[in-house]
Amino acid sequence: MPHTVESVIVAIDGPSGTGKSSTSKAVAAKLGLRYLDTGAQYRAITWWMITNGVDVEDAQAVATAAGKPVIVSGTDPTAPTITVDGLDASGPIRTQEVTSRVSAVSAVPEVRSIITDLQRSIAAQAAGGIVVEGRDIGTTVLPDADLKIFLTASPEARAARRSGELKGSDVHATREALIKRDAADSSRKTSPLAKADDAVEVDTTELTLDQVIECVVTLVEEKRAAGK
Ligand SMILES: Nc1ncnc2c1ncn2[C@@H]1O[C@H](COP(=O)(O)OP(=O)(O)O)[C@@H](O)[C@H]1O
Ligand SMILES: Nc1ccn([C@@H]2O[C@H](COP(=O)(O)OP(=O)(O)O)[C@@H](O)[C@H]2O)c(=O)n1
Repeated sequence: MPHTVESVIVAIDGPSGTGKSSTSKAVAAKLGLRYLDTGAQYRAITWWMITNGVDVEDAQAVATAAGKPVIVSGTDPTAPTITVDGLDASGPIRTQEVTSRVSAVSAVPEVRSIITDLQRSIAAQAAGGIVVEGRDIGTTVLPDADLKIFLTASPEARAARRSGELKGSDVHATREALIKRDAADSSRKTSPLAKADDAVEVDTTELTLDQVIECVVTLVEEKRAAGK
């Protein structure tokens, strides 16, 4: 396949509520790139485990079932989609139940291996380039990405953003749940949440979403201008 000048792979990692999804979608739309939400894939496999009666705390049972669900991600940044066995999973993967169980499922090495292969094949098919967001994209999934960004923000800012989305939720409970999930994601053995050595860290606590988007767009354009 010919290598176009526009083709660029951007990895955006960081904990929950730092702005990965909003930033990645907007940057991809502005630059004409595809977009992949890898968290949605881990949520989708978790939803499948729950609805198929697999005990998500039983790592062996999760590992045995990991290859069964067929997960398909649509990568248009203006209308991303996710299906499991042909069913639209975009609503059910955002429930509190899935959110509270996803870290147990995503820690299972067999799950990570299957989902990582899927992510690499989606990135390889995105001829014009792609923005991939998650926890381990820069370190593990796409270590040769042209640009790696690691977004951070204070737990207070992240909890306020998240509880703004979940109407009626308690900001303190949201903060505790975020901290617990970060700790689980950062301490697992297989490809934990971590900043790659060559990632650019952007603290979004005091930035508006538009400022973060502008910052990442500028970094991509600088990479392109430098011939990557
Ligand atoms: N810099 C920012 N300032 C204020 N709110 C933000 C900022 N970035 C994102 N948000 C909002 O915070 C919420 C979580 O953002 P999201 O992109 O889903 O984060 P992540 O994908 O890292 O979990 C969304 O409602 C989003 O609009
Ligand atoms: N590359 C990734 C992306 C997500 N995940 C897992 O998937 C969960 C959900 O990710 P997400 O991006 O949807 O989370 P939020 O930022 O929306 O809260 C995380 O808490 C991780 O357990 C992962 O292990 N590796």
